[in-house]
Amino acid sequence: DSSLRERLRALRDQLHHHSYQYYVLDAPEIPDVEYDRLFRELQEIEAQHPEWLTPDSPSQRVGAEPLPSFNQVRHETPMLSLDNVFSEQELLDFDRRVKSRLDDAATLTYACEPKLDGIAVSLLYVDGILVRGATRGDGRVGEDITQNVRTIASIPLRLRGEDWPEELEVRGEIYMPRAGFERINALGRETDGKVFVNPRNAAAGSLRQLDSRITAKRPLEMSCYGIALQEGEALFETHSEGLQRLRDWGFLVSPELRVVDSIEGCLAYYEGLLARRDALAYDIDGIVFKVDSLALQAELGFVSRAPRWAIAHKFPAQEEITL
Ligand SMILES: Cc1ccc2cc(C(N)=O)cc(O)c2n1
Repeated sequence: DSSLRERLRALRDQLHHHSYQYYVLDAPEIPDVEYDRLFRELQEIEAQHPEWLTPDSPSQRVGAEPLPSFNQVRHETPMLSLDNVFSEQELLDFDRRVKSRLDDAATLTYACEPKLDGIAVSLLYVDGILVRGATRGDGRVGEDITQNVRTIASIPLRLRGEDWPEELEVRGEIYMPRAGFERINALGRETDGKVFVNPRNAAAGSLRQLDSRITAKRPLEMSCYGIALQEGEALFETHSEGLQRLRDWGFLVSPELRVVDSIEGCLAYYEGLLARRDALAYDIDGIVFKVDSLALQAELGFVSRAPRWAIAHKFPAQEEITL
């Protein structure tokens, strides 16, 4: 049996690697049929030896028995909301307020990223293994959707690389790419007539499923935007370094992430992404600008639940396409 158990471990490692290559890097190394063969072999061994099942096994991606209800989860670190601005002048005011509050704004840089139109979630990893997924809820208490997040292929069941902390809480947005949204609505029209109004609602509806086998069939992805640092833990000095570490550990992070050294740079980024908005594979409803330095973020702090060091610059509402 030890050689069979060894084979199971090898299969798990291989499937994790190929899943990362395919779903996070979009660079598969083997054909799908080869992946499916390895996956079936893993399922056969786990069926013979259920006692060898582990929470990070790739077989967890297909979903589990439906839950009677969702448990509640209290976020160690509250999940923040963002203040909004709607014009260039308001963005310049944000920059002026930031500078007026900093002792020394000489090194001030901003991290820029698209604001994905999905559902904010928090993932908890202990010793590199995904142990919990939760919705934002009211920022302090959310719903436990661990079974559902396990089915999302771009969410690692175990961390890659090394030097991650033994307890890591990752925040991000779960969204449904437009192509996937069109596909499940076409399917819905042909079957139960259930169609979603937009990708955000489709993502929310798919995460609210008590039956994770349904979630497993929905084309969801997660783009990570932050690490909830425990007090005093300083693994890196800037927000953008933190996001690079998340990429090293196997997470999908927006490829549109940029760091600019002035508010004019932020405006150029905003105009650039607004011009490309319809060409993106997913819906965005603005841009998030953050003071990149964690030290300056700490100096700025928060007002109520929204940080003084971050702002969402929203796009004009997209005119609804009347079909
Ligand atoms: C602090 C914070 C809160 C919500 C966020 C939401 C998004 C988003 N919807 O993409 C991106 C971010 O960087 C966020 N950052």
